[in-house]
Amino acid sequence: MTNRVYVAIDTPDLARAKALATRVRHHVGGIKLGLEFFCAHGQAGVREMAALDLPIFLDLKLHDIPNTVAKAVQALHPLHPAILTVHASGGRAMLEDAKAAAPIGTKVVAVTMLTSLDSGDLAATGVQGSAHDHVVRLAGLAQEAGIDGIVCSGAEVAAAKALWPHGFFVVPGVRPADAAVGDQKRVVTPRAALDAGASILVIGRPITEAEDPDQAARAIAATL
Ligand SMILES: O=c1ccn([C@@H]2O[C@H](COP(=O)(O)O)[C@@H](O)[C@H]2O)c(=O)[nH]1
Repeated sequence: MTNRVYVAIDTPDLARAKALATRVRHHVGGIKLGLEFFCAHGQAGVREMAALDLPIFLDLKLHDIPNTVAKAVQALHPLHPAILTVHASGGRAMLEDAKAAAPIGTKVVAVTMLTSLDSGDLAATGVQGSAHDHVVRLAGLAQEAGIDGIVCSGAEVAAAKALWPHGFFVVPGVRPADAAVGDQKRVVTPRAALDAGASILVIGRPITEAEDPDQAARAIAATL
């Protein structure tokens, strides 16, 4: 089976990004590039990372009116990312237009509720109820909009998959049992996330901030 770990390369330093990805490339299944990297290096930087010959997950979490998001997705066509994120709370029309604008072969997935949030944070934004219910509600919206899947924590993926058996489920907030949680609030172990139904795992700091990133990636792969 192919390796289902995408390593989150979160740095504005292109040389460090390339060095990290080169070190771990044989023990991960893809590279996830997010806002920190994209704001610093844009499409040229993504192309340099794509030269490492691993699938690229472009985690830009687009969130705007439908027309603006669709135009942004069109502007990303030359990169042909394997996976691209938008925010589910942008609404159904935005999700539909993002998918329609994406290149064939790019999976468009919607972030439901950031893994750095809990139900207390939800309440502070005026949303009552549990993280679980919020994620399941937004998973239904994403499914109806015809996109490919969602981003959620490992704690909700089983419920989302029950609702959407053929969805594509991206799970960040993944931590080996002994790893520092940092700013993540809804965390699960890599094994638990896969057992619950994750399609891919996103893992950053437990690999990139390890003394030996190569060994850390290998150790995680061994538990899967
Ligand atoms: O809900 C979400 C959506 C995206 N992310 C991204 O995943 C990685 C996680 O990095 P770690 O170092 O393993 O915490 C990071 O790039 C986030 O932007 C997320 O964590 N949660």
